[in-house]
Amino acid sequence: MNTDHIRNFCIIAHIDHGKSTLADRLLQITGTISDRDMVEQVLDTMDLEREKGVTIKASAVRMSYTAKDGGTYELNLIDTPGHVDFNYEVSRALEACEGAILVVDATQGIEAQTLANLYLALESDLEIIPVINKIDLPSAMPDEVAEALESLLGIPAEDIPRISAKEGIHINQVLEAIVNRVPPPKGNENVPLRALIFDSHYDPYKGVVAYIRVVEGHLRNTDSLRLMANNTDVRPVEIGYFAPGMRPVDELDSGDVGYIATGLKTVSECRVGDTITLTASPAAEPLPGYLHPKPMVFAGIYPVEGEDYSNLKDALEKLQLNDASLTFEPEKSQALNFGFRCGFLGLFHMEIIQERLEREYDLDIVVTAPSVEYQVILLDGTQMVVDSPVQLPDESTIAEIREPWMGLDIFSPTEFFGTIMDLANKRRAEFRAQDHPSPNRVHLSFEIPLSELIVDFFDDLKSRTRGYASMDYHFEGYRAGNLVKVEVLVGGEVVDALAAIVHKEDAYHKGQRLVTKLKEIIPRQLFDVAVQASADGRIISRANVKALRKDVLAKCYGGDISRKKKLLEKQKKGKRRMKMVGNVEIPQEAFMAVLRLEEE
Ligand SMILES: Nc1nc2c(ncn2[C@@H]2O[C@H](COP(=O)(O)OP(=O)(O)OP(=O)(O)O)[C@@H](O)[C@H]2O)c(=O)[nH]1
Repeated sequence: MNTDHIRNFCIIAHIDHGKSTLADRLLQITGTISDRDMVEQVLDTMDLEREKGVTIKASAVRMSYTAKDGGTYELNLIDTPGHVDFNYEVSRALEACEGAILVVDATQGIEAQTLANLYLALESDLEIIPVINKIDLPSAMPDEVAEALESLLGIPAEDIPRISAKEGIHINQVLEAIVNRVPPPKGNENVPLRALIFDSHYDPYKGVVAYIRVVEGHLRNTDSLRLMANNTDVRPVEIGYFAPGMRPVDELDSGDVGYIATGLKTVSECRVGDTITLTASPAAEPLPGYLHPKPMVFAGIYPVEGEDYSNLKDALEKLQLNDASLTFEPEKSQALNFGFRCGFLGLFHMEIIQERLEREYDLDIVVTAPSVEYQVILLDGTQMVVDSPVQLPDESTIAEIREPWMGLDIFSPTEFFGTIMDLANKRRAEFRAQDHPSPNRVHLSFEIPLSELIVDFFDDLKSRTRGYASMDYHFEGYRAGNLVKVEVLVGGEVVDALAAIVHKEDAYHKGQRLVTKLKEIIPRQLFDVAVQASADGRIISRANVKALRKDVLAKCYGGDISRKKKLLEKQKKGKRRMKMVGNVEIPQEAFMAVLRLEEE
């Protein structure tokens, strides 16, 4: 089949530079969706995405466009997730394309993810079409941005379209550039099928719908298909393409972008990056680049009300249907009872899951402080992997603890150089290099332990730079570190949910903070209660919750009778959720308060 009229492309951009708005405009101008049906940001289907204004899931839409040369072209727009945690999914979506539109906001210029996404696109050998967006804004600096793009890409500044996706200005220049500069797909029709899965979603009626690019060969809706990663055979319920709704077809050919409704029950059986071939005449080798993305950040998620445990489990299972990278297993904490240890691709992924549990599933949850995965080498040579401080074995048996380190890129106006360096120093980051992508802008590279990144690093960066800095990070490797476990003891008993693995230099400070907070929160008992923090087998901080005196009680309960009743009732309710730590009664809320304070 002739593929000369097909163009497969994606849009890449830094967050908020206008990727979704441009996608909408392309769909509208090509008549793929009527003006009447035009809802803002069609490609972002999840409510949460719409609200947060970020794209989490990639999708693919086919458009028909009649170009100036008179030809009618089939344009397949593949949307890519907009955040660093989903870089692997981005890379697979890019593999399905021959070209990428690189959108840059005319008021912001090149940002961290502009470059990160550009490098990914170049790795996939894509034709890059830079576009300067938001020229309607008074603060737009299109000339400056065009120059920066010219020196970055070697494309003459005057050839770079200057558009407003919002106002619909110069969108035709983008469509013409796609037709003229993105090469049509190449691929051999007469070899065994190899189709790349670049995204998927769960459909209650059709099972998992895999978004695919037919790289070579072809498939019919009657073919039995094989998923090569784990050798599963499926008979598709349906095959087709999105326009933007599902349009079933009988056949998909080499170069086509479309979907296969597999009937499978979970997306983990049908993973992004896997290759689909024919059961009857399978390809010898899968397509290169398949990876099983691993969670990098871990945290306990507990229901506030014990009876919500099974609801939480159901909700996590439902979320997992659509999210193969979310992991969870039951966990019991002495302070928080029954919950789940969950694994996420990154902090942002964790935030999304937390928000969806709270909003879509209406659950009250408490999330423990996030942790990374440590490699622990024992004195006897055994290696173990630890993703929760509780699992860390006795200090005296440990030879070495290794932690994940990341490469970190920060883009910012130069005036914030000092405060960024200061933040980096505080977080154990090691400076690597700096350059100036344009006048008044600085690009700083660091290496930094992931554990330092996951506690409010981005928030701190944003507030220090008044929101002007952007950042991007990627995993580099494990390194041995001078790490210790800090534990908190109440009345001599260890409180598991409050343990943390920290750098030795930070242990004292961290221990003291925990002790101070707990002291404020633990109600007075009939006896003195010692609150202590320990590291390396030594007590590093200590405070006393003084015993209650009788007259204090009397004062507290004197006065208004209805208020007294209320208090007693509240106490009764609270009592049900009291935890005994040693012989000390602590309301569960106290732990939650400490954990929440930790997040602040
Ligand atoms: N003035 C102006 N605003 C625009 C233009 N294009 C997009 N915007 C606005 O910029 C904001 C971000 O646009 P989006 O299209 O959601 O950005 P995005 O790149 O898709 O963002 P993510 O989905 O988070 O990656 C929205 O408020 C848009 O309305 C434009 O050409 N002019």
